[in-house]
Amino acid sequence: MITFPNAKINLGLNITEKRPDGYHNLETIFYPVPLEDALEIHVASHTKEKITLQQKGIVLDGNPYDNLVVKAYRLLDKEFDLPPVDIHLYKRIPCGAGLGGGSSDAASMLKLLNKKFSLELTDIELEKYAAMLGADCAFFIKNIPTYAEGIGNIFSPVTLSLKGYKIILVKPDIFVSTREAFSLIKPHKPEYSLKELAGTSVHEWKNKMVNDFEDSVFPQFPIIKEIKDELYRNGAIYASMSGSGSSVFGLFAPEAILPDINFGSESFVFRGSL
Ligand SMILES: C[C@@](CO)(OP(=O)(O)O)[C@H](O)COP(=O)(O)OP(=O)(O)OC[C@H]1O[C@@H](n2ccc(N)nc2=O)[C@H](O)[C@@H]1O
Ligand SMILES: Nc1ncnc2c1ncn2[C@@H]1O[C@H](COP(=O)(O)OP(=O)(O)O)[C@@H](O)[C@H]1O
Repeated sequence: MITFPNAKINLGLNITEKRPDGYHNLETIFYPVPLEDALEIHVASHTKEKITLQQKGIVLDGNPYDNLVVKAYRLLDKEFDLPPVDIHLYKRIPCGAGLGGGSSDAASMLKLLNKKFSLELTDIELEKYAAMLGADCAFFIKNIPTYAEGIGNIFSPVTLSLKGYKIILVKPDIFVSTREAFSLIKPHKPEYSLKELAGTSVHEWKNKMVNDFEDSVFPQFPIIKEIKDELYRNGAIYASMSGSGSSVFGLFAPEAILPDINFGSESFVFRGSL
């Protein structure tokens, strides 16, 4: 059984408050993007191991068995004593990019196991398991445009559709530490309500729908701001960094022919339609 976990972007990201536990309250809109990994599972018949993992594509640092797809399997295995599986994961979504690739893989693994082994878990139950694996992981269970608040884990739906809009997504060869990016931020109430902006045309968003991480990340890595400026210079209706970076996206009109911009050989570039 195979599935294709997709990335997300953040439309607006307001960091409103530092909490006594050191985390931050925020509000954002998660929006699915058709940049995909591939994740396949088979029942393993000739092995004593419960899991084997073969990972290709983008190379991930660290121990392969710390992969979030393995953590997702272990979480359900504890409850349901699952049959052993061979996992094949092909990574195309850049890591540490603010694109939620790891969380998406984990949520897809929960959904695959639910289907393959007829566990009969509802979306609400799957979301509870997903939330144990990462703050934005639960979003990928329903995988629809979602307004998130709290530490990024309290969801409500938004009636916002960018269907047909074109997107250029650029990930420069820069690693941004989410923890450090948070530590450099002074939380504040947003100037414009994100929920209200989400109900307006994309043409209204420039300079109003903001990602607060840009204030702390752009001075440290001016090249990320240059990418955003370049997207606007080339006709983007709206452009922003996603999450805590370092990827930046530009939204273009459905009828636009996407410009051929050279972001350098070190950058990952995705061009597509929403
Ligand atoms: C800010 C977002 C928005 O999408 O960034 P991206 O991951 O997409 O870039 C996410 O909420 C990121 O959530 P997540 O990626 O799960 O962050 P974690 O690894 O749990 O947290 C890394 C560190 O960031 C800080 N942190 C995280 C979330 C939060 N609401 N407040 C925080 O202060 C904490 O110091 C934490 O130790
Ligand atoms: N399946 C996975 N895909 C990507 N990263 C993973 C995965 N499993 C664990 N990780 C770890 O999670 C970290 C964050 O990855 P990712 O979710 O892609 O970040 P972000 O949400 O910032 O885009 C990576 O540095 C990596 O070590």
